[in-house]
Formats: sequence, C-alpha cells, structure tokens
Amino acid sequence: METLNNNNNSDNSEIKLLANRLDIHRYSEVPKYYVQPQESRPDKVMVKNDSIPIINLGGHDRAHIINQLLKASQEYGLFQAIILYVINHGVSKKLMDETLNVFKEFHAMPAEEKKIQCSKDPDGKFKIYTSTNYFPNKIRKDGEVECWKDTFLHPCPTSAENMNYWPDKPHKYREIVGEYTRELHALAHKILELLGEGLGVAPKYIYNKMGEDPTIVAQHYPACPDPSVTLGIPKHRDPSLVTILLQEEQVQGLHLEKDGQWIAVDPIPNAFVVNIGFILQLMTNGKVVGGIHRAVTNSKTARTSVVYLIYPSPKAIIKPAEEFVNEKTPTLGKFMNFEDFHAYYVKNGMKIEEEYFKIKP
Ligand SMILES: O=C(O)CCC(=O)C(=O)O
Ligand SMILES: [Fe+2]
Repeated sequence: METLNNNNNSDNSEIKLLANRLDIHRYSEVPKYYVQPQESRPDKVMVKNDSIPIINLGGHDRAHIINQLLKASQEYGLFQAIILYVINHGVSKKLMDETLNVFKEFHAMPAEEKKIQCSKDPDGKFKIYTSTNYFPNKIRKDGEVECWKDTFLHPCPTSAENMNYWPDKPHKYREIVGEYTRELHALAHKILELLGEGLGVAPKYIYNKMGEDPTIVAQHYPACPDPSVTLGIPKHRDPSLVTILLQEEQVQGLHLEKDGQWIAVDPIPNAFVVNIGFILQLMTNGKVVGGIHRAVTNSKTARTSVVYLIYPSPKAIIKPAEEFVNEKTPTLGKFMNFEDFHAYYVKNGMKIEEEYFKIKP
C-alpha cells in the first residue's frame, strides 16, 4: 500500500505531494485513506453566513471599532466565538491578488522544485508537506485519515536576514511575499493593539508580553472527486495570537462552527478573515475566544489560501497573564513554553483544551 511518507523534511526524496500525485494519477474516486469517518464529514446543512461581522478598520471612530472587534471575539461566550471579516484594512487589492497568485504558482511547481525551494533554511523551519494536519512529520498508520491538502509554510519575520532562506522561485516570490508580510505584520499589530485597548491593557501589551514569531502558511486543496467525504483541514482553533486569512474570491472552502452547526465563511471581495488565536484565548483567560473552523474541498477547482499567523515567541510561557487572572482562572498543573505547547498541539490537536488547560466557564 502506498504510504504518504513525509517523516523527514531533509529526506526530500520521500515527499509525494498530493497536488503532484493527483497530476499523475488523476483520481476518479477518493482513495480510502482520505475518507473521513461519518461524524467528521462535511454536513450538508449550512446556515447562511450573514451573521459573520464585517469590521471596517478604516472607520474614524476608534472606540466603535474596538467595540465591534471585542464583541465579535466574545459574542458567543466560551468556546463559541466567531470569525470576522475586516475591510478597509489598508492592504491593496493588487498585493492581495499577487500574493495569492504567487502561492498558487508555488503549489503548481513540480514537487522536486518545491522541495529545493524550502530546503535552504539550516534549521528546517521551512516546510512542505502533504495531507496530514497535525502530523507533518508522521508516517500515516493504517486506519488514520489524511487531509486533502498540501501545505507550505515558513517563518516570516520582517528582517531581511530570514529572507535569504525564502524561495527565489516563483519569480518575484521574495518581493511580493516580502511586501505582503510587512503589511500583514502592521495589520496584525493594529488588530492586537485594538484588542489590547479594548481589554484594558496597554495597546502593545499582547505582543510585548508574548513576543512574536510571524509565520506564513500557504494551504492548497486540490480539486477532489468527492468533497462530501473529505476534509481539507479538520476542525480546530489556530494556535496563534491572531490569524489573518486571505482566500480566493471565487472558491469557497472555509467553515466556522457556531451553535453546533457549520456556516460557510464565503469570500468577500477585498476582505480578510480574522481569527482570534487559541493562545490569545489562553493568555486572556477566555476574555476573547478563538473560532473553531475547518476547510472543506470542492470538486470543480483547487483552492489556495494564505494564512498569516502571529505565533508567540518560542520561549513565551503560555498561561493567563496576571491582568486576566480571576477566580475563574484555570487550575493548571504545569505551564509550557510555546515551543512545547506547539509540539503538544501538533500531536494532540484540540484535545489540548480538555487535557491540559481546563478553562472554567
Ligand atoms: O484554508 C482555509 O480557509 C483555512 C486554513 C486554516 O484554517 C489553517 O491553516 O489553520
Ligand atoms: Fe486555522
């Protein structure tokens, strides 16, 4: 049986990316190891998405923007926060389109080329992997279900130094992704500052306290013969402080869980999707809450999304900050730094919520 063996990033000979494999095999039906168990399959019943707030960051009334942001991040109480759209965010349509296109081009390159392009970093932080969600370095065991996607990710601090390791193909990758990540960094800071202000701490408090490790992830979901049995990414909260997602205007694929149902987060022209990260949820002791979401596939066309995450710095201790501690503070046996937290999350996914941090309502 074929194994999607991607257990060692440096042993590139083993990587068989889904997109490239599909080019070769042209599956007419979904291989059985991509078929989700019944309970995880995309539901047919979808709620209309007009309940997702659209926040105009270009407005002049700062207090109003803060209010809206906070409301959206708290609205449904514990574990029920939602995703939001932001518009008038200051990033040009041209740059958004160029960024999506450069990542589409990246995923369209032959597997060999992709491997070369993400093998420059001696620390192995640049990764290309397929299919798995939380287990990029793991060999699939019998019975485990794969995700219908390929993923490319790398750290993207705004320093020039890190850029030496970035792909130089496709043409203009560094130029476009460099500009994009600089602008997204400013936007992410703006959102975190607005949230900080709304939560009653100093504007820069959140990232000053947690440090930061900005990362860019390009998800690619090839067209799938049967989207009703597959998932691009199973349900999760992002293990970040904040996430800003760029999706294609013509292709739907992001779902948000709300009140036990799934709603489609349809693309809105020129808007970003913003997601409060699970780390911010923990740091604020549940004052703001990350939305639970998933990505589904579709049968007609591939979908690419560009995910910009502000992770805390690797050594930041993941625990509620003093400012947010109260009688409801979770009783924790131990605190991890983000490096360990992330490794735990990669291994256990959302179980971390029950197993490690028992957040009281
Ligand atoms: O592709 C999407 O819309 C969602 C991606 C996502 O949730 C993630 O990368 O964490
Ligand atoms: Fe996510």
